[in-house]
Amino acid sequence: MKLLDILKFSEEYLKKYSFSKPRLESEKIISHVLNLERITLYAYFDMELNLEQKDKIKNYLKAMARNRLTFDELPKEEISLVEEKDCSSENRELLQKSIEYLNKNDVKDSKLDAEYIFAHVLKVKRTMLFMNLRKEITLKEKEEIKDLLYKRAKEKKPLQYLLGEWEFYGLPFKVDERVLIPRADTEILVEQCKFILNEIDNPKVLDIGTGSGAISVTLAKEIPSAMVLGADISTDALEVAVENRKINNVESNLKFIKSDIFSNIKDNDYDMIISNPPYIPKDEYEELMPEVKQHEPQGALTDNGDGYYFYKKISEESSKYLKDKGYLAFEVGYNQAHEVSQFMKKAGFEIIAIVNDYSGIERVVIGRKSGEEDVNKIS
Ligand SMILES: C[S@@+](CC[C@H](N)C(=O)[O-])C[C@H]1O[C@@H](n2cnc3c(N)ncnc32)[C@H](O)[C@@H]1O
Repeated sequence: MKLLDILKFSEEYLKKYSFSKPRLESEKIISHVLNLERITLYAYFDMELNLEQKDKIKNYLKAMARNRLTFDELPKEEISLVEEKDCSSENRELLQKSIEYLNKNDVKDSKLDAEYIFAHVLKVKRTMLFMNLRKEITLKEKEEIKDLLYKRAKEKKPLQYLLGEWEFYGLPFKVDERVLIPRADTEILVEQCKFILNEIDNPKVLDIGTGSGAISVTLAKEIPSAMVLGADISTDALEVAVENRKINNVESNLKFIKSDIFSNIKDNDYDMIISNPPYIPKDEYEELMPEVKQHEPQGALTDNGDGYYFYKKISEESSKYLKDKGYLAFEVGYNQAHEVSQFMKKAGFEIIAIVNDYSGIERVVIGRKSGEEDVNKIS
C-alpha cells in the first residue's frame, strides 16, 4: 500500500467517526509514524509502507476513534500502547519451538509445561499468557526460559520445583526438593475430611507426614475454628511447611512438630488423625519415572517395604490419641484400600467411607473409632 492510499483510507475512516478535520488528522498521524514533516508528505505519496508502519497508523486511528480524541489530544498511555512493538508472532513462534523441544525430550505435558515456564518468567498467570505476548521478551528473560526448559527436558526436574510454587486446593504452596509435590488426589482426602470436620465444634486435627503442609495448611485455612498439628520426621520438610503456613496466613491455628509418627505426640483428644504416608512399595519405587525418583524425597514416597508399614502402625496406635468416635483418614495407593481397611478394622475402627479419585481408583479410606460402649461389646 502506498502512502497516498493509506492517507485516503485514513481520511475516510475518520470521516465515518465524524472527525471535523479528517485530512489534517490523517496527515498528522502519518507524518508522525514516518517521522516526516507534515508539509513534505506530498513528496512521498508513492512511497510503499511496510507492515509495521501500516499497523501503527491503523492503531492510531482506532485509538482516536475509541477515545473520540484528535491526534494531539491522545493521552500518553494510548500513545505508548500504539508505539510498543507488537512481538506476538515472534513470541508465539518461540513458545511453539519450546513445546517441540520438550516434546522431543519426552516431556509428557509439553504444551502446558512450556506455557507455565513462559508465564513464570514473564510474571503473568498462565491463563493470561497469550494476552501478554505482545511485549518483547528481553534477552535476560529468554536466557531464563532456556535454562528452565533445559532443566525440565534434560534433567527431568518436575515443573513444580522449577516454578518453586504450586497450587493445592486453590491455595499457593512453596515447593522444592525437600518436600513431595502436593497431588490433586490429596485434595480428595482434604475435601472428605472437611465435610466431617465442619460438623464438629472447634475440631482438633493431627496430620502425620505433613510434608509441605498441604493438608494441614488447607484444613487450618478452610476451617478457622480447627486446631491443627502437622507432624513430620523430616526437618527439611517442616521448614517448608512453616513457610507455607506463613504464606497462607494460618499461623494462629496451625502448629508443626518433628515426630517419628507418634513419638512426640502428647495429646490424646484429637477429633481426627489424617495421613498421606509414604505408601509406594520398594519394588515399585525402583520403577518410578525419573521426574519422581530423581527429584522427590525418597522418604516421602516409599516405606522401603511392602507399602503398608505406615498404615499398619498408624492404625494400631491412633486410638490412643483420638477421642471416642474420633476419625482416622488415609490417602491410599493403587489397590491398597482393602488391605488398609482390614488394618483399621482390626485396630477397632469402623470403616465409614472409601472414596474414589478422578480415575475411579479407591483413594481415601476413612474410619471411625469405636466408642467406649462398642469397645466393651467387642471385649
Ligand atoms: C506422601 S508424603 C505426604 C506429604 C503431604 N502430607 C502431602 O500430602 O502432600 C509423606 C510424608 O511423610 C513423612 N514421613 C516419612 N516417614 C515419617 C515418619 N516416620 N514419621 C513422620 N513422618 C514421616 C515424609 O517426610 C513426607 O513428608
